[in-house]
Amino acid sequence: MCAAINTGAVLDVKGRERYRSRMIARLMNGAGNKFILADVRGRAGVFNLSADSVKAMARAHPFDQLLVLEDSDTSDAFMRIWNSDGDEVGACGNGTRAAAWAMMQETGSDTLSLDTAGGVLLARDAGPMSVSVDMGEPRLDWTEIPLVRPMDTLQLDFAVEKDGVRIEAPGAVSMGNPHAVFFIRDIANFPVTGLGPVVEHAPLFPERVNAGFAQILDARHIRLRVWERGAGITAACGTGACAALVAAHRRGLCDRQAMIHADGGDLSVEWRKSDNHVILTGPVEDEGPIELDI
Ligand SMILES: N[C@H](CCC[C@H](N)C(=O)O)C(=O)O
Repeated sequence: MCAAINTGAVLDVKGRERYRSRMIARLMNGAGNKFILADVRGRAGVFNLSADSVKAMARAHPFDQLLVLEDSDTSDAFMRIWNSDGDEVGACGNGTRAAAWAMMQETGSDTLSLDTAGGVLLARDAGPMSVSVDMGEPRLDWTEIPLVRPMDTLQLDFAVEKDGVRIEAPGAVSMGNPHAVFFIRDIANFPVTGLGPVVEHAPLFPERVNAGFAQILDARHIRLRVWERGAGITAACGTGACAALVAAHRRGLCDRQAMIHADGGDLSVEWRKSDNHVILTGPVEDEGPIELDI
């Protein structure tokens, strides 16, 4: 899927060695959520990533998350995930769907497993340019979000205010990464860029948090915008969509399955009663190869 194209030194204008290698990676998106996908299976160590190198990559090729496929003894690959701010994180629903699609093109299989820091995820071809991923069980205890002190995650004892707009009592859910979901009456006129960062960096969340802002349209449709931890506003957020469905259903605001309408597209989420797993389904788009300096 991606290959090293050379390992010679790349010199900068002063003749200093800047990079040891270049490789071909792939630009992809899931409902507009933008990724760079790099496959280093069989070439461990070729990619020596640091927060600075990830940030430099994000400046050269804007993305929300960098996804790196590494060798795994138990799954088809181990996928590591970095936000564009350079922090490595545990889960990325849309990224998992995008990586699975690319791997399925290679193998011809219609199911596969991807191991991640947030757990082993099973992906399935869901039709042309569409992939489903089983995101596993939602984690709902305050220690699993995590929070700095005990609290009922159904609706947190938490409020923020900025420029005269006050929001409170979000639901908290972890899908392998932390989410706080606020229920808003009119999302079209809500200041996500104003309040998103205030929520992301609130002291209640020791690992920061992804801030979801959801408007319930009816029991099967939710409009959602997400200020992502370490990435800001994104066109869609897969784990955010899962968290919004779980938080809303826990409060009786929607069914166990709903369509989540993001800025960049629609994601179907089902919180399956039979095994408590959350299934995320939606579109993927292959934006083609890019050369990465690494
Ligand atoms: N866009 C990703 C979420 C990335 C979450 C990341 N921002 C974090 O810090 O957890 C998704 O589709 O699930």
